Amino acid sequence: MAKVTTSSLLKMKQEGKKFTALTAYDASFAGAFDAEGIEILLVGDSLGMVLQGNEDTLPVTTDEIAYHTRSVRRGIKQSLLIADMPFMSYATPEQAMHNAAILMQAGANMVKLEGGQWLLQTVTMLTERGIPVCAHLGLTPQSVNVFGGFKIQGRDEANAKRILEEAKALQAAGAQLLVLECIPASLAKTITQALTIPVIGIGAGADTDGQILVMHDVLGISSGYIPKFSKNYLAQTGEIRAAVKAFKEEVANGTFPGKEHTFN
Ligand SMILES: Nc1nc(=O)c2c([nH]1)NC[C@@H]1CN(c3ccc(C(=O)N[C@@H](CCC(=O)O)C(=O)O)cc3)CN21
Ligand SMILES: CC(C)C(=O)C(=O)O
Ligand SMILES: [Mg+2]
Repeated sequence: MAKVTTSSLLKMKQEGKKFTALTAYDASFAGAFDAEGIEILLVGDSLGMVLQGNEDTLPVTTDEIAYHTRSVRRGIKQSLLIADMPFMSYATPEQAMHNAAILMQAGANMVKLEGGQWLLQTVTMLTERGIPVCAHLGLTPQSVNVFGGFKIQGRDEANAKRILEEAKALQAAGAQLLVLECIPASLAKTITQALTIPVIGIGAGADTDGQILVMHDVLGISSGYIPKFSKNYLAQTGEIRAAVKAFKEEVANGTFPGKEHTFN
């Protein structure tokens, strides 16, 4: 596999080839995922939950994401490396530019931000200054206290329409990738077809251009509850590299996510 770039992902979308993404937080797992051809590795703020044991992602800091980004970078040969911007690290465009620079200098190829309309100017400013942006809509976990829990988004007509319009506006503002989390499959399909940029789904059905899961869920070691949209691939394979290979294969051939992993 050659180096993964935003252009190679765009080409995969255009050719109808599904790509695979996983979270990674250290060099060893990143090296294994990269060697299995996982196109995108995300240093997710989910680390606040799966590494640190918090109940949500809000306690995570930019320095913590930067620390893990440096480690993951050392494990990568080809995968595209995205770093999550933590809660309140991009509340203003100025804060976003300052903190995104820290993550890019730690080795990220792109930063990911949660939000829609309010982020448009920030997305444009980052992109114009050389920082590629992945947008994130739907169940944006940093807003868990506004949502009143980790709840599916976009089930009613008004919110579905708003999410679609925000996706189009983020693309127009310069976003080069989009994550859709926990929305009905039909809405995710509509958005994926409406956009030219690649769309990555998690709990968003089978019709997005790529799929992402939290590595701990794929390897069956999440503390406590595994979300309905995730799948433990270690159970069926018994070996980490084989589990990652199986996840990539099932995404590529369209068998993951199945109906049991999908919201209507
Ligand atoms: N281990 C892990 N996996 C994840 O996918 C994940 C994290 N951690 N941490 C950050 C966010 C939080 N995420 C979550 C967490 C819980 C649900 C959840 O409980 N979902 C319910 C749906 C609730 C409803 O019906 O509205 C489910 O049944 O899956 C969803 C996303 C996704 N991300
Ligand atoms: C679940 C993915 C999309 C994420 O944002 C994270 O791991 O933090
Ligand atoms: Mg995140």
